[in-house]
Amino acid sequence: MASSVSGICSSSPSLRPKTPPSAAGRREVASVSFPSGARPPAGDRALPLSLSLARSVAREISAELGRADGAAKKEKCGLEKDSHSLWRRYVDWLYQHRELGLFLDVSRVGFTDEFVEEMEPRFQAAFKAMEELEKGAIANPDEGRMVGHYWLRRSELAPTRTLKAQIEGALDAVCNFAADVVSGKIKPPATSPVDRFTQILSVGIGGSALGPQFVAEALAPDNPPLKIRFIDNTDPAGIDHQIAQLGPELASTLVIVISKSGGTPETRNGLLEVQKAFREAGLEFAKQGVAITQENSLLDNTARIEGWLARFPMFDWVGGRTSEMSAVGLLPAALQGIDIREMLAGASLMDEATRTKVVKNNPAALLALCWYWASGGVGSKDMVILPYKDSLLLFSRYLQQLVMESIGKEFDLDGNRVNQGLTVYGNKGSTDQHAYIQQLREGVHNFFATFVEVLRDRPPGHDWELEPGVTCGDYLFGMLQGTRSALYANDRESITVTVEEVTPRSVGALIALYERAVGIYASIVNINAYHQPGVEAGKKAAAEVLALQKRVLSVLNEASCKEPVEPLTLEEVAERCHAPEEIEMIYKIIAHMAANDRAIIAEGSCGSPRSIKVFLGECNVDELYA
Ligand SMILES: O=P(O)(O)OC[C@H]1O[C@H](O)[C@H](O)[C@@H](O)[C@@H]1O
Repeated sequence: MASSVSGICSSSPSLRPKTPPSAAGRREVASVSFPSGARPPAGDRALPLSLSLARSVAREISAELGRADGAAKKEKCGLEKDSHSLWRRYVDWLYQHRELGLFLDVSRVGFTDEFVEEMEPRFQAAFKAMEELEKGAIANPDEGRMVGHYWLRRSELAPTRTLKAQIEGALDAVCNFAADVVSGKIKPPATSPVDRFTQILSVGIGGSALGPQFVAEALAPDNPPLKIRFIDNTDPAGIDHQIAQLGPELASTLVIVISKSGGTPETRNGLLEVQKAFREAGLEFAKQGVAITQENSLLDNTARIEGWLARFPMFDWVGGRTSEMSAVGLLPAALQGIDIREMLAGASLMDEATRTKVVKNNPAALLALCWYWASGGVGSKDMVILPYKDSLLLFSRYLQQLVMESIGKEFDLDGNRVNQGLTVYGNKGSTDQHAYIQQLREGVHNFFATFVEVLRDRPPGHDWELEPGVTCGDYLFGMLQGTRSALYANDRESITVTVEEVTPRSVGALIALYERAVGIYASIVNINAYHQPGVEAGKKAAAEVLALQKRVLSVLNEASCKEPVEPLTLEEVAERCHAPEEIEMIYKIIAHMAANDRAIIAEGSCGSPRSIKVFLGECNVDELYA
């Protein structure tokens, strides 16, 4: 009999009896082999070799399974499960900001005391770096910039009187302009059928859209003085849809064009498309246009030269993803009747709380501690954001940019390639329980959850019991708590942020909490949270595609102006563009043009790229000699 067994619990075939006991119950000899020299235990020697062998293997398997089970239990026991211990942990680590009515529960994240101790020096260094940042240090070394979004809610922190004056001036200008528009003092031109602005069309992308979108969804009243909608992409159909929905109200729409750089292609395209719609409607865009951008940017100069209704400054020391407390977020919010000074107050109170240098008393540091513990400081687990409140639906989209554009970096501050990151996704509960919580509960364990709990279900006096003693809000509360428990029972860690209700103050505080947490976490993992080099690469590549398209059009135009027209193959187009290596991109360009009736596939089909012969529907003679 072969004398080797590969491993007592392996699934190797040598362990599986090739001839199971026969129906008559006669025990066949299991084809099991032992390591050379191994013998069945003496006590079994009297038994037929087959039975003793089987018993010995069974004992080994059982011992191994016991070991495995123990390990599994340890894994499960890796997180505290005893309810009394958990209660102690909950109480011991619960953070409360009394004035804000905000709580932070990190008890369902399993960091150890040793870990906290081990991280202390890094936190103290992070606190020091943050202190310098607020004093005006060049905290964005890659772009040589200060990082001043905290000064926006407490101008006296600004490092110079000039900056302080600029911040206060911009805020006053926003408040005054918004008040004049809402009151009707600033009116749309006579072309408007109504004598006040009724709509806001915000044109911007990234940090020039996500903050305003999150705040509008969270705080806009049911009947705002002006209702906001967004063009935040260069999708023609999306732009058409927004303009179509405005209809005749385009005449009483305030168009706010937001772009810190003033040159983002998507935003510029949105502006040009909207201006075209104004022309076609016989409206004068300048009388309804507002620009929010850096001074002397392309957008600022355009707005100034064309005499737009108003212009508001963006500062180079405020990043797009941290600009919600600047004119970018404050002007749209104020025009919707949202109390922006309360937003600033909430953010300022949270800023004060997150300056504390004791990790346990600093909610932003606690978040960073949890993120580091859960993701190993390398983004090994995703951050699932689960607000159990419809109005906070866009919080995760807002955090996606704030967290991932800050943390997702190739190099650290010492030039080491680290490919850092922290992935954020989520929508809202309990809705998401009917979408992907199944995977969170039982599937791949590659995340930690952040629940956002709002205690106030409805304004006072509006509650209603849909069954004796139970309201809709009780269900929402139960779903949150139930999901948190169910995830934890299966060793899925979670953080819970609790606010009393969704107000300008609590939203301001949440924004400030996460801005600071990202800054502290970035320090701890030694990266620059305030630049975004990777975005430029995408912009550059897009520009190259458009440049190639221009060459393709020129080549096709020349061929299409011949008598008779000369349809070209992809190879011929690529050759005449002097870009044979770009043949695939040329094929995609032509397919896109053909789908939009701008090129004609004379022969073949897009499914067989090599069969295509293409020309332009019209010959542009002028272009020929351009
Ligand atoms: O405000 P803009 O200059 O138009 O920039 C809009 C967005 O562009 C890029 O995507 C940047 O990475 C973002 O941080 C920025 O918010």
